Amino acid sequence: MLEFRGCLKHGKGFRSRGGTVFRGDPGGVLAAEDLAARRGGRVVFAGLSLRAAPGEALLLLGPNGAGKSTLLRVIAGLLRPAAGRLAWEGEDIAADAAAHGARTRYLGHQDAIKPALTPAEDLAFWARLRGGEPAAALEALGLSALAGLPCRTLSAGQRRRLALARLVLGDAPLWLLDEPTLGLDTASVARLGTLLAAHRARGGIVLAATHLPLPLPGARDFQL
Ligand SMILES: Nc1ncnc2c1ncn2[C@@H]1O[C@H](COP(=O)(O)OP(=O)(O)OP(=O)(O)O)[C@@H](O)[C@H]1O
Repeated sequence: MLEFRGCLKHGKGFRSRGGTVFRGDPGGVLAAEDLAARRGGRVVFAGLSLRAAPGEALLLLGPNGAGKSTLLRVIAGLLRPAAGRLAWEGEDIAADAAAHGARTRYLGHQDAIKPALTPAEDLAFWARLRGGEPAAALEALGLSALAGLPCRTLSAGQRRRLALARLVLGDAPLWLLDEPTLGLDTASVARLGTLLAAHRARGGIVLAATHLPLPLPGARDFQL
Protein backbone atom coordinates (compact mmCIF):
# COMPACT_ATOMS: atom_id res chain seq x y z
CA MET A 1 0.00 0.00 0.00
CA LEU A 2 1.20 3.48 -0.81
CA GLU A 3 0.81 5.74 2.13
CA PHE A 4 1.44 9.24 3.23
CA ARG A 5 -0.97 9.42 6.13
CA GLY A 6 -1.76 11.92 8.84
CA CYS A 7 -4.73 13.86 7.52
CA LEU A 8 -5.56 16.78 9.77
CA LYS A 9 -8.02 19.53 9.07
CA HIS A 10 -6.79 23.09 9.16
CA GLY A 11 -9.21 25.76 10.23
CA LYS A 12 -10.84 27.93 7.59
CA GLY A 13 -9.36 31.33 7.00
CA PHE A 14 -5.76 30.14 6.54
CA ARG A 15 -3.20 32.92 6.16
CA SER A 16 0.08 32.12 4.45
CA ARG A 17 3.50 32.81 5.90
CA GLY A 18 3.94 35.77 3.55
CA GLY A 19 0.61 37.20 4.67
CA THR A 20 -0.90 36.91 1.18
CA VAL A 21 -4.01 34.84 0.63
CA PHE A 22 -5.43 33.37 -2.56
CA ARG A 23 -8.40 35.41 -3.70
CA GLY A 24 -11.58 33.37 -3.61
CA ASP A 25 -9.85 30.50 -1.83
CA PRO A 26 -7.96 30.85 1.42
CA GLY A 27 -5.61 27.94 0.69
CA GLY A 28 -6.08 24.61 2.35
CA VAL A 29 -5.09 21.03 2.92
CA LEU A 30 -5.34 18.44 0.17
CA ALA A 31 -5.97 14.91 1.38
CA ALA A 32 -6.41 11.65 -0.49
CA GLU A 33 -7.59 8.57 1.37
CA ASP A 34 -7.46 5.00 0.06
CA LEU A 35 -7.57 6.26 -3.49
CA ALA A 36 -7.71 3.84 -6.43
CA ALA A 37 -7.63 4.52 -10.15
CA ARG A 38 -8.43 2.31 -13.08
CA ARG A 39 -7.39 2.88 -16.69
CA GLY A 40 -8.33 0.72 -19.61
CA GLY A 41 -10.04 -1.67 -17.17
CA ARG A 42 -6.83 -2.17 -15.19
CA VAL A 43 -6.20 -0.94 -11.64
CA VAL A 44 -3.24 1.46 -11.84
CA PHE A 45 -3.00 2.09 -8.08
CA ALA A 46 -5.08 1.38 -4.99
CA GLY A 47 -4.97 2.21 -1.30
CA LEU A 48 -3.15 5.44 -1.98
CA SER A 49 -3.25 8.09 0.72
CA LEU A 50 -1.44 11.41 0.83
CA ARG A 51 -1.71 14.80 2.39
CA ALA A 52 -0.31 18.18 1.45
CA ALA A 53 -0.62 21.25 3.62
CA PRO A 54 -0.21 24.89 2.57
CA GLY A 55 3.34 25.59 1.39
CA GLU A 56 4.17 21.92 0.88
CA ALA A 57 5.42 20.19 -2.24
CA LEU A 58 5.25 16.51 -3.18
CA LEU A 59 7.43 14.95 -5.85
CA LEU A 60 5.63 12.01 -7.46
CA LEU A 61 8.23 9.45 -8.44
CA GLY A 62 8.11 6.06 -10.08
CA PRO A 63 8.87 4.18 -13.29
CA ASN A 64 7.04 4.70 -16.57
CA GLY A 65 3.46 3.54 -16.20
CA ALA A 66 3.47 3.66 -12.38
CA GLY A 67 0.50 6.02 -12.39
CA LYS A 68 1.97 9.48 -11.73
CA SER A 69 0.04 11.20 -14.53
CA THR A 70 -3.06 9.24 -13.59
CA LEU A 71 -2.83 10.44 -10.00
CA LEU A 72 -2.44 14.06 -11.11
CA ARG A 73 -5.47 13.74 -13.38
CA VAL A 74 -7.52 12.23 -10.57
CA ILE A 75 -6.51 15.03 -8.20
CA ALA A 76 -7.28 17.60 -10.91
CA GLY A 77 -10.79 16.18 -11.10
CA LEU A 78 -10.30 15.07 -14.71
CA LEU A 79 -10.54 11.37 -13.92
CA ARG A 80 -12.99 9.86 -11.46
CA PRO A 81 -11.29 7.71 -8.80
CA ALA A 82 -12.32 4.05 -8.80
CA ALA A 83 -12.36 4.14 -4.99
CA GLY A 84 -11.41 6.36 -2.10
CA ARG A 85 -11.86 9.98 -1.28
CA LEU A 86 -10.22 13.24 -2.25
CA ALA A 87 -10.78 16.22 -0.03
CA TRP A 88 -9.86 19.88 0.18
CA GLU A 89 -10.13 21.27 3.69
CA GLY A 90 -12.02 18.12 4.61
CA GLU A 91 -14.69 18.54 1.93
CA ASP A 92 -14.99 16.06 -0.92
CA ILE A 93 -13.78 17.74 -4.11
CA ALA A 94 -16.63 16.10 -6.02
CA ALA A 95 -19.11 18.10 -3.95
CA ASP A 96 -18.17 21.29 -5.81
CA ALA A 97 -16.31 20.53 -9.03
CA ALA A 98 -16.36 24.18 -10.12
CA ALA A 99 -14.68 25.31 -6.91
CA HIS A 100 -12.06 22.59 -7.27
CA GLY A 101 -11.43 23.61 -10.87
CA ALA A 102 -10.98 27.22 -9.82
CA ARG A 103 -8.44 26.35 -7.13
CA THR A 104 -6.45 24.03 -9.39
CA ARG A 105 -3.88 24.62 -12.12
CA TYR A 106 -3.04 21.45 -14.03
CA LEU A 107 -0.08 21.27 -16.39
CA GLY A 108 -0.37 18.11 -18.45
CA HIS A 109 1.47 16.67 -21.44
CA GLN A 110 -1.01 18.27 -23.85
CA ASP A 111 -0.70 22.05 -23.86
CA ALA A 112 -3.77 22.99 -25.95
CA ILE A 113 -1.84 25.86 -27.52
CA LYS A 114 -3.59 27.15 -30.65
CA PRO A 115 -1.00 27.47 -33.46
CA ALA A 116 -2.51 30.67 -34.90
CA LEU A 117 -2.59 32.58 -31.60
CA THR A 118 0.36 34.48 -30.20
CA PRO A 119 1.55 33.87 -26.62
CA ALA A 120 0.03 37.25 -25.66
CA GLU A 121 -3.33 36.21 -27.14
CA ASP A 122 -3.17 32.79 -25.50
CA LEU A 123 -2.56 34.32 -22.07
CA ALA A 124 -5.16 37.04 -22.63
CA PHE A 125 -7.72 34.28 -23.26
CA TRP A 126 -6.82 32.52 -20.01
CA ALA A 127 -6.65 35.81 -18.10
CA ARG A 128 -10.25 36.54 -19.11
CA LEU A 129 -11.25 33.24 -17.49
CA ARG A 130 -8.96 33.32 -14.48
CA GLY A 131 -7.79 36.89 -13.96
CA GLY A 132 -4.18 37.97 -13.78
CA GLU A 133 -1.88 39.96 -16.04
CA PRO A 134 -0.71 38.36 -19.29
CA ALA A 135 2.29 40.71 -19.50
CA ALA A 136 3.47 39.68 -16.03
CA ALA A 137 3.01 36.00 -16.89
CA LEU A 138 5.03 36.42 -20.10
CA GLU A 139 7.76 38.20 -18.16
CA ALA A 140 7.84 35.51 -15.46
CA LEU A 141 8.74 32.86 -18.05
CA GLY A 142 11.01 35.09 -20.14
CA LEU A 143 8.56 35.16 -23.05
CA SER A 144 8.08 38.92 -23.50
CA ALA A 145 10.19 39.07 -26.66
CA LEU A 146 8.11 36.25 -28.21
CA ALA A 147 4.72 37.69 -27.18
CA GLY A 148 3.63 38.60 -30.72
CA LEU A 149 4.82 35.54 -32.65
CA PRO A 150 2.34 32.88 -33.80
CA CYS A 151 2.61 29.93 -31.43
CA ARG A 152 3.20 27.59 -34.37
CA THR A 153 6.70 29.11 -34.63
CA LEU A 154 7.62 28.41 -31.00
CA SER A 155 10.17 25.76 -30.12
CA ALA A 156 9.23 22.87 -27.80
CA GLY A 157 10.81 24.56 -24.79
CA GLN A 158 9.15 27.89 -25.62
CA ARG A 159 5.76 26.15 -25.83
CA ARG A 160 6.40 24.56 -22.43
CA ARG A 161 7.23 28.00 -21.02
CA LEU A 162 3.95 29.36 -22.37
CA ALA A 163 2.01 26.50 -20.77
CA LEU A 164 3.82 27.25 -17.49
CA ALA A 165 3.03 30.97 -17.80
CA ARG A 166 -0.67 30.10 -17.49
CA LEU A 167 -0.01 28.87 -13.94
CA VAL A 168 0.58 32.36 -12.66
CA LEU A 169 -2.67 33.80 -14.03
CA GLY A 170 -5.24 34.24 -11.33
CA ASP A 171 -4.96 32.86 -7.85
CA ALA A 172 -5.00 29.10 -7.57
CA PRO A 173 -3.51 27.43 -4.49
CA LEU A 174 -3.12 23.92 -5.96
CA TRP A 175 -0.58 23.40 -8.76
CA LEU A 176 -0.45 19.94 -10.38
CA LEU A 177 2.52 19.64 -12.70
CA ASP A 178 3.29 16.74 -15.02
CA GLU A 179 6.93 16.83 -16.11
CA PRO A 180 7.09 20.63 -15.85
CA THR A 181 10.75 20.95 -16.83
CA LEU A 182 10.52 18.82 -19.97
CA GLY A 183 12.35 20.68 -22.75
CA LEU A 184 13.32 23.65 -20.58
CA ASP A 185 16.77 25.23 -20.72
CA THR A 186 18.72 26.00 -17.54
CA ALA A 187 17.52 29.61 -17.26
CA SER A 188 13.89 28.55 -17.64
CA VAL A 189 14.26 25.86 -14.96
CA ALA A 190 15.60 28.59 -12.66
CA ARG A 191 12.63 30.85 -13.51
CA LEU A 192 10.27 27.99 -12.72
CA GLY A 193 12.08 27.48 -9.42
CA THR A 194 11.44 31.13 -8.54
CA LEU A 195 7.74 30.76 -9.34
CA LEU A 196 7.40 27.56 -7.33
CA ALA A 197 9.11 29.12 -4.33
CA ALA A 198 6.87 32.20 -4.46
CA HIS A 199 3.77 30.03 -4.80
CA ARG A 200 4.72 27.95 -1.76
CA ALA A 201 5.66 31.03 0.28
CA ARG A 202 2.10 32.26 -0.22
CA GLY A 203 0.75 28.97 1.06
CA GLY A 204 0.30 27.26 -2.30
CA ILE A 205 0.69 23.49 -2.76
CA VAL A 206 2.70 21.83 -5.54
CA LEU A 207 2.40 18.22 -6.67
CA ALA A 208 4.83 17.42 -9.46
CA ALA A 209 5.50 14.23 -11.38
CA THR A 210 8.94 14.10 -12.89
CA HIS A 211 11.89 12.01 -13.97
CA LEU A 212 14.10 15.12 -14.07
CA PRO A 213 15.63 17.25 -11.34
CA LEU A 214 13.17 19.90 -10.20
CA PRO A 215 13.93 23.06 -8.21
CA LEU A 216 11.63 22.24 -5.29
CA PRO A 217 13.73 22.43 -2.12
CA GLY A 218 12.21 20.59 0.82
CA ALA A 219 9.73 18.67 -1.35
CA ARG A 220 8.68 15.27 0.00
CA ASP A 221 9.15 12.27 -2.25
CA PHE A 222 6.06 10.20 -2.93
CA GLN A 223 6.86 6.90 -4.58
CA LEU A 224 4.32 5.24 -6.85
N1 LIG B 1 -5.97 6.58 -21.75
C1 LIG B 1 -5.55 5.42 -21.23
N2 LIG B 1 -6.21 4.27 -21.49
C2 LIG B 1 -5.79 3.11 -20.97
N3 LIG B 1 -4.72 2.99 -20.19
C3 LIG B 1 -4.03 4.08 -19.90
C4 LIG B 1 -4.40 5.36 -20.41
N4 LIG B 1 -3.52 6.26 -19.95
C5 LIG B 1 -2.65 5.59 -19.21
N5 LIG B 1 -2.95 4.29 -19.17
C6 LIG B 1 -2.21 3.26 -18.43
O1 LIG B 1 -2.20 3.61 -17.06
C7 LIG B 1 -0.95 3.28 -16.48
C8 LIG B 1 -0.40 4.50 -15.79
O2 LIG B 1 -0.09 5.50 -16.77
P1 LIG B 1 0.45 6.92 -16.35
O3 LIG B 1 0.52 7.75 -17.57
O4 LIG B 1 -0.34 7.42 -15.20
O5 LIG B 1 1.92 6.56 -15.81
P2 LIG B 1 3.14 7.51 -15.43
O6 LIG B 1 3.65 7.04 -14.11
O7 LIG B 1 2.74 8.92 -15.51
O8 LIG B 1 4.17 7.15 -16.56
P3 LIG B 1 5.35 8.00 -17.27
O9 LIG B 1 6.51 8.01 -16.30
O10 LIG B 1 5.68 7.19 -18.49
O11 LIG B 1 4.82 9.35 -17.61
C9 LIG B 1 -0.07 2.75 -17.60
O12 LIG B 1 -0.04 1.34 -17.50
C10 LIG B 1 -0.76 3.17 -18.86
O13 LIG B 1 -0.60 2.23 -19.86
